[in-house]
Amino acid sequence: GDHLYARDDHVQEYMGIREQPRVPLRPPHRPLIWGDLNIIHTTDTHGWLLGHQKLSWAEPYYSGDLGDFSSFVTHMKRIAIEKDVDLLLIDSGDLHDGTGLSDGYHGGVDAHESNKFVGRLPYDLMTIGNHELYVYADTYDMYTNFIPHLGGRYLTSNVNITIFDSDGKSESVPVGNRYAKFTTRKGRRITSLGVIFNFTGNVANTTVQTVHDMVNEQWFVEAIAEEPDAFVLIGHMPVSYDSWPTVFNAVRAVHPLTPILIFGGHTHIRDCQQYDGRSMGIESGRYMETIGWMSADLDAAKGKHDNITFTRRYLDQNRVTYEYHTHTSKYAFDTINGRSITYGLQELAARYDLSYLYGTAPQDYTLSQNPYPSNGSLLSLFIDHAVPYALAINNTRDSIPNIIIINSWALRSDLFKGSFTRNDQLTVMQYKDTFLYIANVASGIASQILPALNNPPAMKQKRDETEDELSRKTRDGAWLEEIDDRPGVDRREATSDKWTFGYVTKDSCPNAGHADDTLHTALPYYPAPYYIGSNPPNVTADTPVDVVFLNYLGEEIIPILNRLQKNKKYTMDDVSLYSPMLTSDVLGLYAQAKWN
Ligand SMILES: Nc1ccn([C@@H]2O[C@H](COP(=O)(O)O)[C@@H](O)[C@H]2O)c(=O)n1
Repeated sequence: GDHLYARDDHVQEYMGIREQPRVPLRPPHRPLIWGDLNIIHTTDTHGWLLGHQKLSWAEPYYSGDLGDFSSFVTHMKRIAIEKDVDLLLIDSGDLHDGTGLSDGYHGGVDAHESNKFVGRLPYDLMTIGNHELYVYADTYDMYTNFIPHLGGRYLTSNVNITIFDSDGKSESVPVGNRYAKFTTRKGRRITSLGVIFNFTGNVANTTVQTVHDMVNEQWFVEAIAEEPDAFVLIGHMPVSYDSWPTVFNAVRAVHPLTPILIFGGHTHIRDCQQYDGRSMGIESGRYMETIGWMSADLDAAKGKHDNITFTRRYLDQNRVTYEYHTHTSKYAFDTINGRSITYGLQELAARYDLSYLYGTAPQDYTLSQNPYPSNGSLLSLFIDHAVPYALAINNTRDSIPNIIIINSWALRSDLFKGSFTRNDQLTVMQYKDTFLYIANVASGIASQILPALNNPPAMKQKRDETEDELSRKTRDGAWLEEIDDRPGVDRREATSDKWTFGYVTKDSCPNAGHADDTLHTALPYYPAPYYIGSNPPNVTADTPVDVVFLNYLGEEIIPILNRLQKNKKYTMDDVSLYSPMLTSDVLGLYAQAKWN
């Protein structure tokens, strides 16, 4: 029902259509290679449905929006029909926690409204992410309002929700479907699963089964018993250094030659793994920056033992990319459904008052393009300036010296020079976490907590993180440093061609370094510690101070405090609310006071 239409300039002006992109962008450097089974993949979109609207590089390369993406998918489906091949659309979870569109609601449920727009895309398969599992109301909303529209193709092979009937009787049921078997337009029989990594931070009344236990379930054994033409396995699980081999090996043990295509997520990176010559797994970045592409020549490999020819590509999410690959002009690109999604999202942004201005940021503050600590570091701005300012407001404990500790991953995206709006506040820090404290800790002990938290053996005790996730945190830094093969210092200043900045990916599949669709110069990258803290107060070692920390860190602080001193056995009873302020409010308060 999605009709294409051409526009002329007059119509464009009349309809108030925005001119996108607002700055010239490099186009892709070569056409996509199609196979007989092709997949467009999104993951970890985190509510970035209006795309990236800032002009600091490399943001314009991600300036497409969900409406543009919808138009792209419609054109690609048409091209697939013309080529007489299959094209599937897949998402690997984490739809929200990331922008005002998904998290700027007034008293509603996170992502309830934004997901209605996602639901207008013709997804063939979707799965659940950890962000759909932090708050029961969010999971329940997915279960009741979103998943039913997917017609059995929203897969949660190892995730259950507990639901209650009107008598309060409870039942634990899969959030979506455990698996799906379907036939493509070209008659290919597909078996699919939807798997999340061994996540342990899920809210009460949801359960995540370990991947190892899942593959030993009777339903799993039965689901994979019959041989399809291909297994299309999706999951909110990284394709490297995680549990995909557990699933892969379980399938391979039964079907030594059946093609296996894997679509992962969670680590926010562009990545690829081949588990053997007849399989490939990709991960397609984050925040509507990257659209993943995989193609496979299945017919040529049918009934043979040869390796399958796969291709993969990481597309920058913008209209230049979309028009290039669909051979359309900016006048013929938009579809009615695409335009209507864009307008609907803009209307939602207006309804949520997302352009409400807190102040004007004097410069860019980045998470990893500047070292921490430094003047350009968002982590420094937040922990050294914004949090101490915001926590001091109307706080009776303000006169007592304190040490504030947060997890740096609570900050989610860079803060750019110029207007700092309600939407910017929520893109940088959308979690509604609270600040807790433990009183009367000797300063000499309190100042040892942060180094102890950042020390790897202590990190292993983290309550709701698996070893897998911990190792990825360390690895992510190493991985990004590895791809960042140019000298880090002042790279942004050193080149006048800032418009070339963007992702430079070296993944682990054949022709590593050739999977980015648009050629870029890598952005500078500096790793930061997982935990960061405010500057310790200038007091003697025995001065009592408040240890202030995010509720997300919860019980992690207690065992460390008990290891560092033996005078008192701390428990959660020693923890109190430090301020009614939420983390998502900090930067707005700071900007209002300092950037006007
Ligand atoms: N209430 C919360 C929830 C999560 N976090 C942080 O986010 C990280 C998970 O995000 P991914 O996109 O990597 O899935 C988690 O490790 C926490 O650092 C938080 O701060 N508050």
